[in-house]
Amino acid sequence: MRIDVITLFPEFMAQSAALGVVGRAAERGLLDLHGWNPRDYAEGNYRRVDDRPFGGGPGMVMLIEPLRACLAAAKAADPAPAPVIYLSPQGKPLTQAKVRELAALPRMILLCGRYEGVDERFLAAEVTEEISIGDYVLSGGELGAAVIVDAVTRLQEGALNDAESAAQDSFEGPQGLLDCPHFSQPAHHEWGDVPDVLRSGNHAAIANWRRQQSLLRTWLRRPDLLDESALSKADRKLLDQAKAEHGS
Ligand SMILES: NC(=O)c1ccc(NCc2ccccc2)nc1
Repeated sequence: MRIDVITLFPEFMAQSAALGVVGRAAERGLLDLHGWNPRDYAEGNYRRVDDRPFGGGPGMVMLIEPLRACLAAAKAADPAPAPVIYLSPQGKPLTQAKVRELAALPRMILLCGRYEGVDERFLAAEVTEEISIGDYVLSGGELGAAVIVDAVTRLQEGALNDAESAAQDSFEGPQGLLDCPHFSQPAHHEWGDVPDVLRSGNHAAIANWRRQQSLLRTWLRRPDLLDESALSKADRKLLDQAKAEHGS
């Protein structure tokens, strides 16, 4: 997958994509990441990329023309069509379902705003969709872009080996349940023992226990993610049993 990021801080994006799973995926050619700096496309002595907002008020607004030229250069660099995604607090909240949708694309262009944002006329003319990574304000869209780069890259075929499989992630699968608890060595510790079922070697019982824990944890922590009416009979039975044992 090719990802072009329009940002005043391309070095930030390069660093955030150099490590771990994303760095390895880039080395394997699963991710082709390019940074584009609007300042390189700004005219005049001062190469302005921002200016004061009409109507007054604090802060600055990113100007249309440097972004327009920068985006044109990014688009011209590869024939593959790509949505232009703007990271902003006004965007649609990012979900794993959206991540899966984006991960299936051949290419996308991420636009990172700074200051108070971007001239609305550029957004109206060039932006396909706005995405928010959460209900809070950051100094720039770059962290949101890094989140999207990470989330979609780890879903690329071959990015994760079996030990890191994304299949059991939280929010995976049609119900989007939270992940179950995980344990490793030692089996016995002053902070508690590993549940016996996980050491039983009974893979059906282990899968059952993990499913039940995911259902219970989702019900307790994120009931908004759980549509109990859409649960299978087996899942409903597991959840009812877990609720009873949970003494609630
Ligand atoms: N919650 C988010 O995803 C997010 C994205 C960007 C951002 N800051 C840059 C910016 C500020 C105002 C308008 C447009 C972009 N803060 C938070």
